[in-house]
Amino acid sequence: LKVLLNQLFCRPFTLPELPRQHGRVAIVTGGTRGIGYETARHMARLGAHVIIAGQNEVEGVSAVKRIYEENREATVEFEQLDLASLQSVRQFVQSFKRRGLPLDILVNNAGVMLVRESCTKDGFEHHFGVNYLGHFLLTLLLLDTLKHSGKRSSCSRVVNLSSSAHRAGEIRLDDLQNRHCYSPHAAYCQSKLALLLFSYHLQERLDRGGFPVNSYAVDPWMVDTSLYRHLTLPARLAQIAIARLLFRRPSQGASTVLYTALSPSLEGDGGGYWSNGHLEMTSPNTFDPQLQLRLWNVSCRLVGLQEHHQP
Ligand SMILES: NC(=O)c1ccc[n+]([C@@H]2O[C@H](COP(=O)([O-])OP(=O)(O)OC[C@H]3O[C@@H](n4cnc5c(N)ncnc54)[C@H](O)[C@@H]3O)[C@@H](O)[C@H]2O)c1
Repeated sequence: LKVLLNQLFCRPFTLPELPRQHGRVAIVTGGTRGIGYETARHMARLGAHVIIAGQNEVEGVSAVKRIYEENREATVEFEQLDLASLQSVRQFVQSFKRRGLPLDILVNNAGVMLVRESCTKDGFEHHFGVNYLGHFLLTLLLLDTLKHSGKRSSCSRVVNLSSSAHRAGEIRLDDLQNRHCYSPHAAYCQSKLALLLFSYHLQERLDRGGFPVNSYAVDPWMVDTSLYRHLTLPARLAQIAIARLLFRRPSQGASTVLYTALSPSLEGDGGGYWSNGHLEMTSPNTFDPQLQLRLWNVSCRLVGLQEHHQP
């Protein structure tokens, strides 16, 4: 309740002016709409070369067109990526690497919430597969490029869109797919907790190896987007009614994402969970190194990577 009230009544964070991003390359998953679109749009406005990675080509092309119409100088493109398919993740990375581009910023933004019990193409529960596992594989496959680009300029950054919903999450390593007793709410919370554990553990590994990459987790606050479209009808109507008054706009939701991705003031300061422009505490289970490591190892096995995969 405290978190909810805070979310509803706290003043929105004002994004400080950010430096120009010429020569920097960013990938934003799910950048076709909502928070991801606003993130991509702002980055393109600052001069970054932005790749919107998404599953829906029509939406992607339209997003690129809108950004370009607003700013004819923008370098923005759409690339097909379906996080519900590990093969699609691998193909996306292969085609990105073939181009020999650097990668300075990876925003793991795409997500689904409260979808009915269903599986990804590889048979994983949908929230777990899309919100967490697809991004886990994507990040690890792109890590060498991120490391290389980090050496070339300032630290590269990975930004993972988690949520305050992680606080209600539980990682059941023996039932990650929620098969035992399915609840869309529990599945969403688990996926956001998993992403947070991943974000923390990745930073720890990067620090240990002395790699110039920072990994952040972000709660974008309660934002009025299509994420809520799978709510039950009464809940959806209530959400629409209060959203106008109390939810944030997608551009406001993108502000902490942009801050962690681009702010020079975070340069030497990797990691953490950021919300409304500030570093926030997370639930106690997120700091459990054993849980982080076990989840990492299980995830490696599920996506077909070596357990002690780099870094
Ligand atoms: N809106 C909120 O209140 C809120 C709160 C906390 C966290 N978040 C997180 O912020 C992120 C962005 O959410 P949003 O509110 O902008 O939602 P949104 O529904 O507007 O956007 C989600 C994006 O993810 C993409 N996506 C969904 N499934 C995909 C797949 N299989 N492959 C590739 N892309 C896929 C969609 O196409 C869309 O572009 C999500 O990770 C969400 O969990 C949102």
